[in-house]
Amino acid sequence: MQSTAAVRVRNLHRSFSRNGGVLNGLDLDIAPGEFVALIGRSGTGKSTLLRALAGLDRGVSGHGQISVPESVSVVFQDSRLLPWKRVLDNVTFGLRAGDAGERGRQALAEVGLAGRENAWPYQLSGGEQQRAALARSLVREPQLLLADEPFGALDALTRIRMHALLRKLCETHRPAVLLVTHDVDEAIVLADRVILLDAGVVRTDVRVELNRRSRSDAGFAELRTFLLDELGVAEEAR
Ligand SMILES: Nc1ncnc2c1ncn2[C@@H]1O[C@H](COP(=O)(O)OP(=O)(O)OP(=O)(O)O)[C@@H](O)[C@H]1O
Repeated sequence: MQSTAAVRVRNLHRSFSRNGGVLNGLDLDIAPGEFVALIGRSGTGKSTLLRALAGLDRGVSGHGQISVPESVSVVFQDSRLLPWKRVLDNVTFGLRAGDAGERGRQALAEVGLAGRENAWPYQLSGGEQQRAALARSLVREPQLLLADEPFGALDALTRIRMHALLRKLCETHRPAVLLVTHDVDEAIVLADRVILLDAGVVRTDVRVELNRRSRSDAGFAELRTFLLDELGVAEEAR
């Protein structure tokens, strides 16, 4: 039977040593256009899973089935812009289409960087660099966007702006998304589903069904408390 999921993972195992696995038989489906946030305590294998989906873990031992779309983009905590290329050239790097420049300009405009095409990466703020990284991903129209704490290094205000931007971009381009985050609020604000990794498997999988994604909303607070409990965060630490 043909799978209709954008991502389908079955019985995924990964380990870095003989002393136990990081991923221990993980199953996961992500539907086309679905936004999934991945949370979990430090060292539970979130980045390992993301790298496996990105095909960036060759040489790591393990087995299991992974099916992802043809077109996958990855965004990391640091922008990974090439310092010797101007912003537009970073965004279009590797694109062969004749209209790459035009598409790159359009993507930069979408992320609020119109006019900065000829800047060098060092001339951009941290938030602007992440915007450029998003433009570089989205110009490729990926069917799957993998994001590993893309806003982790940004200040709180910039992060809130980036949340709004990412939501808008996802509504326009509709990629399936897997976002690794430590921030439970970020997960609830952005995702259709939040999954929690523990001991190398998905322990919790909840759908975010809120009318308002506002921290002041009672449903938001309830889901936040539930997820923090699942993460084992003590009451006094909240
Ligand atoms: N290249 C590697 N070589 C050896 N061990 C590794 C390697 N990469 C990750 N690990 C180990 O695998 C485990 C899972 O790491 P991973 O980075 O996937 O966790 P994570 O959930 O993303 O953690 P964090 O939230 O702290 O970023 C950790 O115990 C880590 O030490």
